[in-house]
Amino acid sequence: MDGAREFFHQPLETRQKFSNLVDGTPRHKGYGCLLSQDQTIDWFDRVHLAIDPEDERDLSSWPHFFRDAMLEYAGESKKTRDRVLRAMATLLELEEDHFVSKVTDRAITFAAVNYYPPCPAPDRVFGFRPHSDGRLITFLLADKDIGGLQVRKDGRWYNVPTKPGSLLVFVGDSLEIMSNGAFKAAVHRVVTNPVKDRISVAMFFGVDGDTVLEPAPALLDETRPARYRKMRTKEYIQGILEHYSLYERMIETMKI
Ligand SMILES: O=C(O)CCC(=O)C(=O)O
Ligand SMILES: [Fe+2]
Repeated sequence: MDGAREFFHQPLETRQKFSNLVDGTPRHKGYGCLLSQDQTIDWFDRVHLAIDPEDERDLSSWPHFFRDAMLEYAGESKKTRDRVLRAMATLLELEEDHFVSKVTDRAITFAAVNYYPPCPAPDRVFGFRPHSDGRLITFLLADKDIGGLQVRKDGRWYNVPTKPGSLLVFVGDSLEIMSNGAFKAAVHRVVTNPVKDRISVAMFFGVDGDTVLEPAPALLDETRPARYRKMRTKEYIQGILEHYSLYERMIETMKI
């Protein structure tokens, strides 16, 4: 967290040394937001880091302000990911390794280090607009003492309390589909703060791009039909980006 804050307090010139632009085109790696032309901007700044697959991890492009801490955190959090996925499979009476076995060595893990500067018009702009994360699960570390994260339940928004040292786990769209809706992806947003800046670190754990997202066959029978159609992860994630700029959710298009 401290390293992340130090990075975002650097002059733009320093931050841009880690830019996500290659020949002027933003990639899903590096410093800077992915903006399509018709997209309105959320009030935040971010760095994306590709963690897995390992051959796509390019440590030399990671800001040195938090490189070592992030690498250690990524390794530890993957162990926790597997424990959480096993517990979730057990809850559904699936084989314990049902979800973990989908996380192959080509599975995608990436981290986002988010920075929300103080915002002069907090009632007019989101830090991060309402969305659910697309992958299996997300671990979120949020800045201590600074609220702003909210989750939606039954159409109402609730503040997520910030507790030092706590790890927040979000279910993502991929796990909602694979669990046939038994687990629901958490819709969340960040509201801006007029005075304080805020940091968060999100670790997104997914399957690999070629894996077909579909409800686990063991959860289906005549009385419990599939509630989501199938789609390759790659296409699903592309669909999320397109729907996101329109303030829509891709998962709604998957429901049968
Ligand atoms: O900053 C936060 O608390 C949430 C960030 C988030 O939702 C995301 O990176 O997907
Ligand atoms: Fe999110």
